[in-house]
Amino acid sequence: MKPRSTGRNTLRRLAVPLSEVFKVLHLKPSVDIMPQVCLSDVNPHILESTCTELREKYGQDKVHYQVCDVRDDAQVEDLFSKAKSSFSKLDLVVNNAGVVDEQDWLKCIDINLNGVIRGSLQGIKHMKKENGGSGGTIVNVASLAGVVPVSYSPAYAASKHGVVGYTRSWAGHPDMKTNDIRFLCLCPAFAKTEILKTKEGQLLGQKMAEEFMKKTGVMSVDQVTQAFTDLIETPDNSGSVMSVTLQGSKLLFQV
Ligand SMILES: NC(=O)C1=CN([C@@H]2O[C@H](COP(=O)(O)OP(=O)(O)OC[C@H]3O[C@@H](n4cnc5c(N)ncnc54)[C@H](O)[C@@H]3O)[C@@H](O)[C@H]2O)C=CC1
Ligand SMILES: CCCCC/C=C\C=C\C(=O)C/C=C\C/C=C\CCCC(=O)O
Repeated sequence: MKPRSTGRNTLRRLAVPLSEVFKVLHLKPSVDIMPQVCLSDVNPHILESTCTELREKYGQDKVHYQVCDVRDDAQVEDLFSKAKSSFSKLDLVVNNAGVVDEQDWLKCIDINLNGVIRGSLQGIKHMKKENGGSGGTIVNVASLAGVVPVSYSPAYAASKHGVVGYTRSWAGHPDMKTNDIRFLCLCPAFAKTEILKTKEGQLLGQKMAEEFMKKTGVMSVDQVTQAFTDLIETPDNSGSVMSVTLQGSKLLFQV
């Protein structure tokens, strides 16, 4: 079964109900299936409490987790090789970690852009046929800040522009077609999550940010999760970059 050509079947090979996986990623599913998942975050408390809850509900074997700092090559490599050996193959990788920090902008770039690159390269490696994989889907979470200028957080915007360009570039690579590896990118506007509690010192102008937010509005997580689900359920759409705003979802690029 080829994930990119079968639409909904893409999800059938995953192993815990996506509703639960997506809750953690602030995402929401439209199908009820039982994928096996490996969740990861740099924060062990968030990770452990979520996974304990999921394991009680779906069984120990369905939910794997591993603390990982996406800034660390060795940790990312180890995460993927453990996931691959537990599951035997990877069908879906979601590179979702992100922060806003204009003060420590190197950290911001290292998490938001380099972290996505590290996760994508590992995803490609393990999905490639020559390494025993059989293709799959890699979703990189960017932001609307990846396609419009954002004056209160230029480094964040640069990192997210990078994610959009990186994702589109891989999508057009002939090896991805040969290996049935699909690259997708999601660009949400403001959504009600912890990141909106970013401290004043990490922004270049709290007031400016508040004004942007007031003008643009804040979406529910459900709206973003629905867009995510639509994106991954659409067949043959590698290279798609989708924006999500209060007005709805829009396909910005198709490679
Ligand atoms: N909520 C929003 O308004 C929007 C969020 N996004 C993006 O969505 C993604 C998810 O963010 P949210 O759920 O909104 O915020 P969040 O703050 O709830 O989630 C971000 C997660 O990334 C983790 N993280 C931070 N540094 C890490 C590292 N070095 N290694 C591994 N994990 C790390 C955090 O512990 C946290 O759990 C981010 O990439 C963010 O930039 C994009 C557009 C809008
Ligand atoms: C007041 C505190 C704000 C903190 C902001 C923190 C995180 C934001 C993350 C985002 O990715 C926000 C997403 C989109 C913003 C980018 C552009 C909005 C402008 C839209 C427009 O041009 O109309």
